[in-house]
Amino acid sequence: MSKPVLFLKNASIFQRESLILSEVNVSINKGEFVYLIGKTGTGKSSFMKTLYGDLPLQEGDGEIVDFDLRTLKEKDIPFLRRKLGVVFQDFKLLNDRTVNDNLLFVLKATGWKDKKSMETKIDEVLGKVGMKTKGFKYPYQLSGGEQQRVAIARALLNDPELILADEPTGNLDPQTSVEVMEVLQDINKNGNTILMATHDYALLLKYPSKTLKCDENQIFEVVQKTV
Ligand SMILES: Nc1ncnc2c1ncn2[C@@H]1O[C@H](COP(=O)(O)OP(=O)(O)OP(=O)(O)O)[C@@H](O)[C@H]1O
Repeated sequence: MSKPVLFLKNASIFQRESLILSEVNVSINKGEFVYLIGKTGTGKSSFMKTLYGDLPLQEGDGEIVDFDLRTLKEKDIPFLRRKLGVVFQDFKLLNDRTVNDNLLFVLKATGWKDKKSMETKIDEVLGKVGMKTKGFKYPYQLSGGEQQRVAIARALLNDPELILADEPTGNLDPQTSVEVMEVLQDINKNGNTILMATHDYALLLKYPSKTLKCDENQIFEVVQKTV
């Protein structure tokens, strides 16, 4: 079997000097869709931040898309982020420019130069999230669900090996959450690996998948019946 996209072995995660998670042993393989659940304050965001290089891994071993989290340097982070797609609860789109320009901004910042290939890529990712006709709009002209679709499109720009979604439906109503989830499911069926932190148990029941739970400073896999 091929190497996991992500693994942590006997890892501990700290916020300053407080221990948030210990003995973390997690492995995610290519093509999986994995949920991360747990009560508020149990460390889901801290875990995600460790994975995208926002919190240093101080103890144990960890590797994500071929980057060693223990030896990760500040200068490596932009390169790590290019191999990851990160989606946040609050979308984090730039409001002073259109959807197309939001995507163009990321492409240029990650080294793309050719205008035609950038346009083709933007068209492709907007197509994947059903937003092809909305490229000329400003983020504030879109609904929350549409903004999240654009944020997912943005995460797809550099063909990420892993998508990290931290509460991607947290700001959305139940119907819109299902629509955004359908987009994530489609992307997963097309081969993308996804780790999604969520509070939304309705989504877990509707789209069952491997589930990790944060509780009492640990992360463990749960079977759906007991979540
Ligand atoms: N920047 C920080 N500095 C110090 N402690 C922090 C910081 N961020 C979070 N914490 C603490 O770390 C613990 C875990 O927080 P975290 O945000 O990872 O939890 P969470 O499971 O993502 O919660 P939520 O579901 O509310 O987003 C909490 O006790 C929190 O107070």
